[in-house]
Amino acid sequence: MTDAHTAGPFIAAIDQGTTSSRCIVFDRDGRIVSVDQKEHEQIFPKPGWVEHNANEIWTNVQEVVAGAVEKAGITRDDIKAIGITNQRETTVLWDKNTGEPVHNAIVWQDTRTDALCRELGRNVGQDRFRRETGLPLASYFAGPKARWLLDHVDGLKERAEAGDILFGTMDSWVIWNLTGGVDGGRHVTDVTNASRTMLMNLHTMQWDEKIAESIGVPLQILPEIRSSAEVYGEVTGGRLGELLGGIPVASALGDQQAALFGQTCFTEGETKSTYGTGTFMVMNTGSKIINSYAGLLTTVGYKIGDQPTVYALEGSIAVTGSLVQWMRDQMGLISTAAEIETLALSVEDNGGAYFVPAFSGLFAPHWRSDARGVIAGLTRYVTKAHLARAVLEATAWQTREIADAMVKDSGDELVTLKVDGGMTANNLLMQNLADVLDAPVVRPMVAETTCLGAAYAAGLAVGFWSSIDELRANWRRAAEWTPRMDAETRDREYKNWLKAVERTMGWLEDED
Ligand SMILES: Nc1ncnc2c1ncn2[C@@H]1O[C@H](COP(=O)(O)OP(=O)(O)O)[C@@H](O)[C@H]1O
Ligand SMILES: O=P(O)(O)OC[C@H](O)CO
Repeated sequence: MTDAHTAGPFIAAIDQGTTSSRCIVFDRDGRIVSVDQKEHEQIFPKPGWVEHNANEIWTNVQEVVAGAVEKAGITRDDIKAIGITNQRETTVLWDKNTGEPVHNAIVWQDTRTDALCRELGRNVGQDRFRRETGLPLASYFAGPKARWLLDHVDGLKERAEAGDILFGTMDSWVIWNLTGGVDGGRHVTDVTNASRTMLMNLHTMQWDEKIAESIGVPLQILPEIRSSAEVYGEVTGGRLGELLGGIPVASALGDQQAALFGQTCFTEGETKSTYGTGTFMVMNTGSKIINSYAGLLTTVGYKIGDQPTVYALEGSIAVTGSLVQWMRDQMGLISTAAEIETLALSVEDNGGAYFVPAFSGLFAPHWRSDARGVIAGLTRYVTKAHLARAVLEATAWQTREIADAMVKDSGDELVTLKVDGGMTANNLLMQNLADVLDAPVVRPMVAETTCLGAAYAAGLAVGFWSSIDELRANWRRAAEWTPRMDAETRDREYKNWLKAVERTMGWLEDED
């Protein structure tokens, strides 16, 4: 409920994430007024495949927006804009005449396009994709997922060619539905989401016709690329139309870019890392498009209205928090995620065990889809408590590998790492992170930086906030961890970690 400290008006932000959708209402100081959240089903049709039901997601989005508005005790007149942030790369195709998805959405973690990516590498070459889109050929990205759907859903290519099919990452799907759906919904995406499709040229910020043709995605199904902060349309029709009709839909950013913005990393060199299902470290590189030679992604950080584009370097780690979930749900070694800390603290160290969770291959900086998970260094001495340590250390070491790559690519030392996300509740992990990075790690008061970033961008678009300097003043430190590990231990442990990483590679062979 609102109180004297949170007088309106407000901005609402929708975070359509991998495991849940949530809506948060923020006040002018960037403080949280209310939150509503709902999980959706994770569909695993085959090993390596992950799908979501896009209709379920849209239903949940409507519910959480209504829920957050109700919990805040506010009405349409109190809300100046709605912003969107979303899990990136997850791909849905739908019929623009009926609004029905043609298939479940294919989720970013899904590896079904591995073979297609290898084929594209052989026929077109890796370098061309990297040069034009900033991305290595990997099953992670949206373009090849769209091609898979066009190849595997009966009659879809013909319907796409006839102009009946629309492509979207989850921002496009949510915005199209929010702004009217079949009755004139806006088919748009923003530059950050477009930069994850492998179809956008980073230099022109438009769809790259030749790349789209080589992947096999017709241009007519693609949304219009817009900035991350501008009014795309108004809430119209349906359940939300009654409740919030007329409110501008005024921002869209991929969730990791939204977190960069919410952490107010507005200066070149500032870096954040978000610890959720996966982990994503993003560094603001200003107006520079830095080609990565060390295994990072070159991507768009944000673009506010007609201001110049801000670029970024990103290190993406597929499995971090989901490894803790796996210990809980598949192994039954803990009953809550938080218990991993208690279990890990019951021993002094990892007992010699190193756990490399290459469940979806290895993302940055290796980009090896043939890798699979290993636990190395096992002896009879190792207990489940040592494994709990190894699980947490896996997140820290994977971050270290990316931090090293960022230093190589950007030439900038990591001064401080701003962190957020569910895993930052784990003190042992955060201390370990500061130790292995040999740099301070800081967490802000508002840990919901993803929604906050989307709210900030929407608020800037409608003049609710006047400038990014006003936003910077809202960032306040809640916790800080400083390095305590001696260099000899750090170097020895890192060497062991890298040895374990090597052992994951080449597990899958070409025909697998
Ligand atoms: N105390 C904890 N220690 C370690 N991992 C945790 C802890 N609490 C939550 N997690 C992990 O964090 C993830 C949830 O974080 P969240 O930021 O909500 O993720 P997402 O936005 O990706 O859904 C889960 O994978 C969970 O296993
Ligand atoms: O929804 P999250 O927080 O797991 O984020 C997923 C990323 O956007 C994938 O690139």
